[in-house]
Amino acid sequence: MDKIAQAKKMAAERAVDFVEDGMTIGLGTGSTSYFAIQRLGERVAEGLRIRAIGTSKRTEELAQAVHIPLITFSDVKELDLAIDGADEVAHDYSLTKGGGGALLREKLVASAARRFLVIVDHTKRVHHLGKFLLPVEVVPFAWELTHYRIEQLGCRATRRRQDNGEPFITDNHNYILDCDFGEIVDPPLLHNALKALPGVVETGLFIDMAYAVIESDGEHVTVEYPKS
Ligand SMILES: O=C(CO)[C@H](O)[C@H](O)COP(=O)(O)O
Repeated sequence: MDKIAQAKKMAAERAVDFVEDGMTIGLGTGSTSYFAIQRLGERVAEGLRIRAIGTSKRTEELAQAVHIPLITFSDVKELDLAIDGADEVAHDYSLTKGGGGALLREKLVASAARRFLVIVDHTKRVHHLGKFLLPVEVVPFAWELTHYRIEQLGCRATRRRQDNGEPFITDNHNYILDCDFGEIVDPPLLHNALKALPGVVETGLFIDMAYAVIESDGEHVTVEYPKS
């Protein structure tokens, strides 16, 4: 396992230490969350009783494969904990998410969690967000108009494609526009401007949501609590 994968695994496994018997858990999407799901599966095999909601179809499949019981928001309206990765973590703990295209479900799940644990390797830390293109989920109808209006806000936006060249379609049957705004110095301002556009479903900006940021460089793990 390379150093970055080791860092992701260490951060993910530290997050799973927060999980207690009887909890309801939001399960993130991506290569870091993968390690959390695997570790949770081990603990479930040892007798831990949890129920979980996945943030993507891929995550639901991974959870089912390791026998984590899945529920839906018809069963609960609040989760004890959500564990998820991020594409960037800024100095003010705002996040960019959606590299895996799951940002809408990820935001819904994180917003329902009493504590949202962000798990990252050290390469995800930045001063200001923006090196990673900002994913914005848009409805397919009139996406060209939404694309135009988003670019009018001052970015270059590209509709995400799959490896085979077809448009990437989210689990919610929408498109993703990857937006290059350069350095994002005021994430709430940008998020609000994007959300004001008809056709924008959600942005990959996660602001004031993290309860803890758990980071590893493959050797050490640190846990920071932004809200304390
Ligand atoms: O937001 C996400 C998926 O939509 C992921 O959490 C984010 O892309 C980080 O992924 P990884 O853990 O693979 O680096």
